[in-house]
Amino acid sequence: MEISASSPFSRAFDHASSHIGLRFQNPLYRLTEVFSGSDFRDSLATVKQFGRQIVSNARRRRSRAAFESLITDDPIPEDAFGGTLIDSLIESLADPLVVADAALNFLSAGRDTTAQSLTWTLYALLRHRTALEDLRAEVTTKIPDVVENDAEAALDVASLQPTNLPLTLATFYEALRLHPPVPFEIKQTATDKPPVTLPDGTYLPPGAVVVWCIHAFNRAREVFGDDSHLFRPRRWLDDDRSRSGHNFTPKSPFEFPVFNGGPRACLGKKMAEVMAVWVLVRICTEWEFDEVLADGYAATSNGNVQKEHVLLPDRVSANSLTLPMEGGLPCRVRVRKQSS
Ligand code: HEM
Repeated sequence: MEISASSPFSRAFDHASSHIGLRFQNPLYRLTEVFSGSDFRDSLATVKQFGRQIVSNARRRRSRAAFESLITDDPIPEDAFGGTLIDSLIESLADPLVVADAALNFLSAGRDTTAQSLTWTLYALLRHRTALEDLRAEVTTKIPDVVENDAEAALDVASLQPTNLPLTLATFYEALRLHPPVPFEIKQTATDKPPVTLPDGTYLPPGAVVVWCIHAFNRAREVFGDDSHLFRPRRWLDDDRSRSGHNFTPKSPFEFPVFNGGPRACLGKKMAEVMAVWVLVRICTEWEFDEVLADGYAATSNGNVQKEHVLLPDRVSANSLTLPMEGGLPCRVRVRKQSS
């Protein structure tokens, strides 16, 4: 099923996420929502209905394939019953409502997180032109084909692997560090299991709620040094001086928990990395972007945005469960000349 930004599902999903985000600022939300929560309840109903629609479409497709095979006596085509995530969910979960919830879980886990992280990456590149040129230089060296400016050209998938483009991956990680799509995490200890003691000796009784702020973790000077507030993709490479031959050096998920760690770590981490690298390679080599700036501000050649020496404030996130950029990232886009 296609989902556009203006579809009823997208609008309901965005509204519900924003509303749940606001609950963290309203300890009386259970009470206030009795009177003011009807829009939220409508949004939830739309989202759940979309989940049921995904499942019923998939089940209809599978039944049609089985029926056609029965009346034509042809074997069921190999791809009719499998290959997609929704097929696997249908095969492994009996209850269609649970399948719908699982499908929505995947959709919500992977949709906004990836899109928002790409918005922040592009924003960082627009404000740090040197990092953008570095990224383009890596792509030009590693995948000369992409520079032919032929959007239809089939690219060698192996050359697009994040391991082949360490600086591009590092650029994505640096944006994830400064703008983690899941900015804080909440976990609760089980009430039917023994109490938990954290490695530092903190005792957590059954039912205790722990909240930690990934946004703050990622700016810790103890981990990332005194320049932890700066956008510097090369901090993720093992050789800061060399422009070639460097490797991407990941951090332990417990030091950099952007994708969470342990048994409930993100299942889509690799997929997000691959998608991000592919998108960055394509858009940064084919297009030139300029941020649409407030009146009177202008971008300098190094990407700084200023008005009579006053820097434009950083863009901020909107209220939500994840980290959307408030107002999106309005840009002017033009095809990039290959000589540039
Ligand atoms: C930059 C992109 C992404 C980030 C930063 C991210 C981050 C996270 C985080 C922090 C969690 C743990 C949430 C929690 O336990 O409270 C998580 C869980 C999860 N993510 Fe991602 N995610 C990303 C992309 C994706 C994609 C593309 C998919 C798949 C399509 C995906 C699927 C999942 C699933 C299924 C879980 C639940 C795992 C479980 O509970 O066992 N994620 N993700």
